[in-house]
Amino acid sequence: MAKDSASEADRPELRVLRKDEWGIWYDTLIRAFGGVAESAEERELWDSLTEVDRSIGVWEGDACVGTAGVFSFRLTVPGGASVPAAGVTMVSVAATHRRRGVLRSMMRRQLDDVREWGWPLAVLTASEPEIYGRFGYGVGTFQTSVEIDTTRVRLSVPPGTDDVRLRYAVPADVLDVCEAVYARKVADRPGMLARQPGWERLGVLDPESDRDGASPLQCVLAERGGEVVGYARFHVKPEWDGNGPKGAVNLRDVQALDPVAQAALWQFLFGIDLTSTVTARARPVDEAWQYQVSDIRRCAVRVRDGLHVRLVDVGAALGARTYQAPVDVVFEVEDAFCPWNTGRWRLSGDAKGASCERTTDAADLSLSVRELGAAYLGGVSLAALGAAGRVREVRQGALAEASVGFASAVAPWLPHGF
Ligand SMILES: CC(=O)SCCNC(=O)CCNC(=O)[C@H](O)C(C)(C)COP(=O)(O)OP(=O)(O)OC[C@H]1O[C@@H](n2cnc3c(N)ncnc32)[C@H](O)[C@@H]1OP(=O)(O)O
Repeated sequence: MAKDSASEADRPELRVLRKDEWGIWYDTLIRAFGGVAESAEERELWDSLTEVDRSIGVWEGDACVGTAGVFSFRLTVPGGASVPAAGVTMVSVAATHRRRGVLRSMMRRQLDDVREWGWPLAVLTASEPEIYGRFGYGVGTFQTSVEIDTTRVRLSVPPGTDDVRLRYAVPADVLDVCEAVYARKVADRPGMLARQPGWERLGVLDPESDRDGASPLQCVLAERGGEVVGYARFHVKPEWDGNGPKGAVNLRDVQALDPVAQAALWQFLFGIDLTSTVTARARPVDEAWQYQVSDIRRCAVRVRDGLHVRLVDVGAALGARTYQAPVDVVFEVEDAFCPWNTGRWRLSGDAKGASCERTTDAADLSLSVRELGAAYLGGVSLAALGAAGRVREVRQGALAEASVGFASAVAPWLPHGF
């Protein structure tokens, strides 16, 4: 990381962040992302959410030249367990110090720390997907963005949808009931994050500077039998041309406890008067509305990477999830950045539980920790990685066996950025 010509005193120093340094540290991060100031509300939120004891900075004298943070998350894995995971965040290096190994030094420190804390996983969302594979992260979830032409696309909803009552509410006033709905959904889908107090505010953060002409955040609750069974948060962006109205509904979040409530909320979003488009970003790839529409092509679905997953402790991570069909395979794992994972591991498990221990038995499959990260949440098939030359089958049949076992019936999905 240090420049060859630098004296000892000039060498950048990597250390744990202090609370009183947060402002300089955060300004370094913002500048690395272009330097456009955030709203006071957003800055205050990230200040309160930053876990300084788990964050690191690289300093040259008083100047901060590198930043990286960790949130202490719990991540749902296949089978529904909630597993400690380091949410790697706020990574930046000053442009004056780029490509000298500052990021590499921070990744080294972080993954050593995460191992010491005893957490089996690290996860992140990447500004650019190319950055993190070299540190053992694989793309474990995908997500869709959509732009639905609601003048042409009709939604067929299941029976009972009309029994769901919808009502507007002020988003901040119903934060607790919405959060309760979210909390009941967390175990249902791999990739979901159990939210700690404070994180619910992210869902209603609504700086005017981010609205781009759209309304303040709106919220509609779905109720049945007096109980809140779902909610949608969205903005409406009015627009008119010579032919009349062509506004857009920009969906921020929708959660519901059952498919009927979910359909009722989507039906509502499709039908708001004076609008002709519904846009949404970062939705699950298997979300039900896609199978209820009359014309999927006019929904302009695009897929991109979501959560990048790194197994910090291969044995603990693979043993923490379940497998939808029985698996008994020996993995030969290569992990150049975290060599404590390198070697052979026997995974034995089924839908009830699993164990993954070191072994001297012959390998069935050979792969790098990055592929294990990609396949871990059940959204990327080991067989597909095999077809791409990223997994080598040593024992015939082992790839199919492991692929079926690893798959998740529900696509993994990260509910929000961090
Ligand atoms: C989880 C998050 O927070 S994602 C946010 C990441 N931050 C940003 O995108 C902000 C703008 N960019 C930056 O701050 C910096 O350019 C960083 C953090 C991406 C990279 O920092 P640097 O200190 O320049 O990286 P470093 O010199 O340690 O490079 C390590 C390796 O990654 C590679 N690398 C670094 N950045 C990139 C990139 N953007 N794309 C592709 N490869 C990259 C380097 O070439 C090097 O490769 P090598 O191992 O083959 O030698």
